[in-house]
Amino acid sequence: MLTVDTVQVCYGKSPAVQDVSLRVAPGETVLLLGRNGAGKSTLLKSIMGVEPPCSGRIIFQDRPITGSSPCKIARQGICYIPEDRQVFSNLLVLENLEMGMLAHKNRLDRRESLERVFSYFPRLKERLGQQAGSLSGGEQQMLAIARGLVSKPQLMLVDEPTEGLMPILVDEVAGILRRLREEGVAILLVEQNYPMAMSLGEDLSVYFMEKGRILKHGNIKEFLAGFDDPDHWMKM
Ligand SMILES: Nc1ncnc2c1ncn2[C@@H]1O[C@H](COP(=O)(O)OP(=O)(O)OP(=O)(O)O)[C@@H](O)[C@H]1O
Repeated sequence: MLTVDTVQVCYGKSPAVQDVSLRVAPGETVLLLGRNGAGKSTLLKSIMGVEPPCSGRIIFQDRPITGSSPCKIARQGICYIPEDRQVFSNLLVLENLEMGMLAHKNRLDRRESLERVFSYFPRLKERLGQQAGSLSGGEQQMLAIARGLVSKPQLMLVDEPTEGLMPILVDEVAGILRRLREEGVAILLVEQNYPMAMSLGEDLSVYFMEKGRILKHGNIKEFLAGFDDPDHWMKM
């Protein structure tokens, strides 16, 4: 479904992502691990067209999307949920969700999308008329995911969705990601909380990035079993 082929992304002259290749199959959840500054967010941004690659190719459903605009890429079925929960604080919750549905052609489409999202996030339904900026941090994170989901994506790029959340909300996010997976939505997930990632499935494919490159690729269970203390290793 998604092929990233020897992609390089630069900020000015410094490469933040170098020679990165990876694949996500339809309905698959793929995990991107790596320490701070490894280039994970930059890679997601390059797939979404926010930071276009300076070389390499990105192919989504057999079509090249390298260098396409974020709008065009979104219309093809990819959504991006950035790590800093960029909700529109001055807009209402409903208005935020409507921003995710701009490509929907008719009212029925919109209503169906909203109903689906409310089945994932019942609490948001109770807060539709509330300003997004007045939601709690956890609720804003849910809104950010919900706004991606209303666009009916086939692939979600999700950047550290559990960062700063308390354990009960981490479990909730994990539950949402598991359900998305069951429903056949492909996910490329950046997540430092590897026990949470393990809870998504022991067969998860994982790519480990360091200094802009993919250093290792494998199955998460085997991958983490190779380390006596993954916590220490992640922080090194
Ligand atoms: N807008 C930018 N301009 C210049 N350099 C940037 C920019 N954004 C990121 N970088 C640099 O690119 C490198 C990769 O950053 P990136 O945010 O992709 O890493 P990351 O693996 O997602 O890290 P984290 O886990 O801390 O979010 C870092 O050295 C960072 O300082």
